Amino acid sequence: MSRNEDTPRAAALRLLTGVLDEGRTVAELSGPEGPMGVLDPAGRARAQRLALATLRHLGAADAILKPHLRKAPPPAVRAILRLATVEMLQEGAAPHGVVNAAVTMARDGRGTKAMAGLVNAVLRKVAETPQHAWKAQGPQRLPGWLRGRLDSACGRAAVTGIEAAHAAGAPLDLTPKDGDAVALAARVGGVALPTGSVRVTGPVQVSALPGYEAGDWWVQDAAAALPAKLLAPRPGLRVFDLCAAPGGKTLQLAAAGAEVTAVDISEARMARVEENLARTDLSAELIVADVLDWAPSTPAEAILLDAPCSATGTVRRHPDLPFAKDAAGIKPLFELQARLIDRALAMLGPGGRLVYCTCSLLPEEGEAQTAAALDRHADLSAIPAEAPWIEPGWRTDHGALRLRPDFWADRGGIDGFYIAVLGKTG
Ligand SMILES: C[S@@+](CC[C@H](N)C(=O)[O-])C[C@H]1O[C@@H](n2cnc3c(N)ncnc32)[C@H](O)[C@@H]1O
Repeated sequence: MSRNEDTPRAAALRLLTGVLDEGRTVAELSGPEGPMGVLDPAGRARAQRLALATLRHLGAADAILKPHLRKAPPPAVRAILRLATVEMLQEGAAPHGVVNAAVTMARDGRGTKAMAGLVNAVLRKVAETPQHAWKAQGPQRLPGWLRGRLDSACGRAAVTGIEAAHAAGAPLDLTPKDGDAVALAARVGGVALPTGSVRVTGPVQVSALPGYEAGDWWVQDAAAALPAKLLAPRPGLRVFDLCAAPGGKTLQLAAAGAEVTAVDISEARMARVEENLARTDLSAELIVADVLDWAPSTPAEAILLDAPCSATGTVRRHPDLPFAKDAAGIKPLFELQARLIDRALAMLGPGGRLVYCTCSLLPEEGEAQTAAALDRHADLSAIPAEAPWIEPGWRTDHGALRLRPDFWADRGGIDGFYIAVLGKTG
């Protein structure tokens, strides 16, 4: 019998407080020493799902809890109440078990013991909430630091659409190794998207899908698959994949037959590129290095730079990000992105192409980076992105693409991304 603090619910609670009180991401909290370290894979999946659902519906949970609380409870108690509210009203868990577990967590918790009675009383009332009242709660609002920025970048209507897309979550997208999305869709029971990805909806165990063991596909959001496509890799093309881990784009480039050198600063993350290449039986040269210091012996014909960024385009999958990050934390990335672009251009041969991308919604990490790079480098030009699947609303200045989570709403959305194709003359 596991101890109470070893249950998925207790782990979910610690994930929640880790994000909200300590500003850490779920990914940062997912190591062996983290709250989920003692759980089996199914328990980890459950803990993570519950914590992420709570973050996705935090505002709704607070609105439901408010009338039942005379004053704001201490953060540790509030976390227990929020988690249980979402588990009952969003996840549809049986109230009896949820309330009992929440009361036990309160009794066992440091500083929450005296409030176990309040937790019990409040959650019993929350359990009576009709589904229509829960459903009537609007989507989770982005925190002010991000909402304000997006308001100025794309307007209030777009922000509302983005928040609705965040609340809806994200489907599972796969990239077929052989490029045959129609065949893969039939095999896994998914839908072939116009961009060449395959979308699978509903709960699914990734490793149980046909073709996983054989490495016939890999998980990659439909937007994240576009930069490598726009690089137009071909057999023998000498490509540097800079900031490559965990390697979704490396796999695409290698599958197209390009001669890929993948560089990433993180040894641990590069180990995942190695695993992914092994599973898919693809090859690339892997180099663990800081791109700012790495000096290749010969220049590349094409470079893909997927720069570290705020990842604000991936909130559908990572609802913890807006809570764990803030404006001050991401600002240093803007300068790093500019330096990485300059460094990439120094490694690019004459006539070569640089695809610069970020999974960010912020213009500072996308449109503004391209504009500034064009100003800094007289030998750089913008090449309008060309592909039959590009929709007119995706295009931005310089022929680059701006993807937002509220796009493709009828298809299940798409991650936010910025992708620019740049050419070096000379
Ligand atoms: C957005 S992720 C890349 C995702 C990857 N391209 C893919 O498709 O799977 C950014 C990566 O940049 C790496 N990184 C950050 N700073 C770096 C630097 N100075 N040099 C090399 N890699 C860096 C991080 O370790 C991280 O793996």
